[in-house]
Amino acid sequence: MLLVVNAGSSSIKLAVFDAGLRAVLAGSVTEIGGAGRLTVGAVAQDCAAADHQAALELVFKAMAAQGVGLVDLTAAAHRVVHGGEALVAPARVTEAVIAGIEACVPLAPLHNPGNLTAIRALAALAPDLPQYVSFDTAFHATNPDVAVSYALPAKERARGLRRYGFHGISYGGLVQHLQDRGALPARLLALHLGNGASLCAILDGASVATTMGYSPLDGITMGTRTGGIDGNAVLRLAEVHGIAGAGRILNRECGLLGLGGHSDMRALHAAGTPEAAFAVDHFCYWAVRHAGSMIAAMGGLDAIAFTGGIGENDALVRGRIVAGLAWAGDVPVHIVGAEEERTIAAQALALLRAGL
Ligand SMILES: Nc1ncnc2c1ncn2[C@@H]1O[C@H](COP(=O)(O)OP(=O)(O)O)[C@@H](O)[C@H]1O
Ligand SMILES: CC(=O)OP(=O)(O)O
Ligand SMILES: [Mg+2]
Repeated sequence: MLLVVNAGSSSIKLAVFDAGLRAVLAGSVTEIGGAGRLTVGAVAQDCAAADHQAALELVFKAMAAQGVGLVDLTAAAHRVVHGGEALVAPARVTEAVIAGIEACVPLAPLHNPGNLTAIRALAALAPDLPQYVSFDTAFHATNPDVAVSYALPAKERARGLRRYGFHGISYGGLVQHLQDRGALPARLLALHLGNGASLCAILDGASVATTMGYSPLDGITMGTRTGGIDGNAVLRLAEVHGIAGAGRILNRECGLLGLGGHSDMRALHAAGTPEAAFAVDHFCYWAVRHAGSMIAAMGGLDAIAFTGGIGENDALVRGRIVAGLAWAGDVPVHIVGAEEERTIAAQALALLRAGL
């Protein structure tokens, strides 16, 4: 059996698959460091997990009680958000891979630290278990140079300052899903709308443009992230609040939360205030504006696919975005479950079977 770990900044999601990629058991701990909630299979309870290691230990104990122990696992695989320029394919975890993920911490401050903690915690709990990683950046390695380059002098670009793009594990799974059903068109606009949100132009199954950039901050309005903002406005924030303060504001206090008082789309719909309505308007408006850019990058549009918590569940938001794209023609609209865990499991199994 294979364990998949998707560690976020404050939560950790686990899924166990058998060798045929059938889901065996799933679990999660939310609000690590606070009033946590542990869910494993059908059992849910409050829990106190001070950090990711404690959270993992709690999940493993609960999983063992439901018949899946650490000793039953043949491997573990992790979602890693930022792989930078060097890590563009799924890989077995080695010291060098860990160092590569560590080097990308400043580029994905909300995500990479949690990913690393989970890898290290699992190595401490099960030292002999082979571990694999899949990168959210990898799917966008096919973007052309013009799309990924910031117009900076060569010396500054040499620091790795370029667009990378994220949610690639989700987009890769979505492409596979449509391909398996004979429904993958030449020019697909994909929208991953969750807490983090991005759009991707997928031409013949490969990413040619995406809205996130150097970090998962750019692009459309998100739960707590600004989305696109002028660099000079960032400098002004840094002047007023210092660099760490500006980073905290841009990543954690903006977006739907900053505009509407809630980071969660369901809470915004329920709030019924003018501010909440404006936050939803902002989200939909910028999704449509950026969709236009994605459609231009692939020279037209043959189908739209929605995924992520909002993309899968929120018919109102989907309807507004589709209506805003009526000018691009009447195209099929797909709703696809974000199967990040299954995609990661498939990638790790392929490496395992190849003896890597
Ligand atoms: N039934 C629903 N209707 C509207 N929004 C929903 C629904 N279910 C989940 N969401 C929204 O999805 C977002 C979380 O998406 P998700 O993909 O789970 O996030 P994460 O990026 O943390 O994995 C939240 O804004 C939440 O309100
Ligand atoms: C990359 C990213 O934004 O991930 P998430 O949507 O899980 O926050
Ligand atoms: Mg997500």
